[in-house]
Amino acid sequence: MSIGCRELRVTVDGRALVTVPALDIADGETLAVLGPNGAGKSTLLRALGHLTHASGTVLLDGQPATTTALRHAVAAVLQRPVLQRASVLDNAAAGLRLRGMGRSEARRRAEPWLDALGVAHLAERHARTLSGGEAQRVAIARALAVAPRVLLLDEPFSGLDATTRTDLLADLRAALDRLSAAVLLVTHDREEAHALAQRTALLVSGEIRQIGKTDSVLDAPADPDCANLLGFTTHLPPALTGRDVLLVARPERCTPLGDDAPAPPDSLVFEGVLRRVVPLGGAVRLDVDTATGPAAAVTTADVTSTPGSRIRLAVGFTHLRACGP
Ligand SMILES: Nc1ncnc2c1ncn2[C@@H]1O[C@H](COP(=O)(O)OP(=O)(O)OP(=O)(O)O)[C@@H](O)[C@H]1O
Repeated sequence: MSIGCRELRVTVDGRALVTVPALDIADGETLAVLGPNGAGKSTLLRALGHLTHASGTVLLDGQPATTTALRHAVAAVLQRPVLQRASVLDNAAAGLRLRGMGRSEARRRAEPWLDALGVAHLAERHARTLSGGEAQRVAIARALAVAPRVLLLDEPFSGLDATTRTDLLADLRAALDRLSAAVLLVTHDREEAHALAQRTALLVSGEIRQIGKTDSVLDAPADPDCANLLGFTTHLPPALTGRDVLLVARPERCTPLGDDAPAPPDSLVFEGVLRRVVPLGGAVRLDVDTATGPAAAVTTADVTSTPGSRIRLAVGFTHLRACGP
């Protein structure tokens, strides 16, 4: 089943939190909505699920959806999962029970999803004794067990350690492949979008600024806000480069040049004043003030420059992206 919306708008006290003229997620497709804190990601997700008041229309398979139809079609995993005072298996079965299924059948159907999410061994544990990561897995199993036609995931991996997150991403990708659902994944993490979503939308200040295939969107920001969101935080405007368009680059692609070092071939060289050196563990980030604004470079090389001194940075042409106004 597909889900979409037209002229969706959430306002609070006359202030628009989210304005989306049109959005569609196809059956079997995962769309990531990537945005900074406060961009309106959760608000958009809740509006699509009729979990918050919005003007406009939510569509299921292209037709205006009633709240009842959405309740049947949609399962949601919200940022902080709430589990009942019951066993893990009963929690995983809770969505099916809500839809009227008997306890033993619901438990039988839910069990494979605990297995798929790697928590089958915890089935008889009391849910309130789980770690945060385990609880997230159970909440996802609970949502998947109802075989939802639409799945709304609101930062389901927040608060998990890196290894747990990587494992859960892989388990979830495999689990989603077993369902045919339209999936909306809200995240502020590019890796999650990359691992799970065929398409990605960038949400800034409540508006979708860019949408397309995940790989293309993540590598080609459409405007300076999108560039920052995607990690292209070094902005090189025409006044600095002499080019006719803003160029952006990831700090990891910018390298400091020694005093007398020649410019590397096929690269753009720019200079500024070193503001500070930020240790990153195994590397350092050099924050530099150019004539047109801040820039940064990340390097594992020894840095002899001190704050206040002039420094030259180079970035290969292949790592520069042209970016709209
Ligand atoms: N009920 C409300 N009343 C007033 N403002 C609200 C309400 N709900 C959300 N907001 C504001 O709307 C904006 C968007 O909130 P939302 O939770 O959708 O952002 P988000 O992109 O999910 O952020 P985060 O990544 O921090 O979770 C924020 O500025 C938030 O403070």
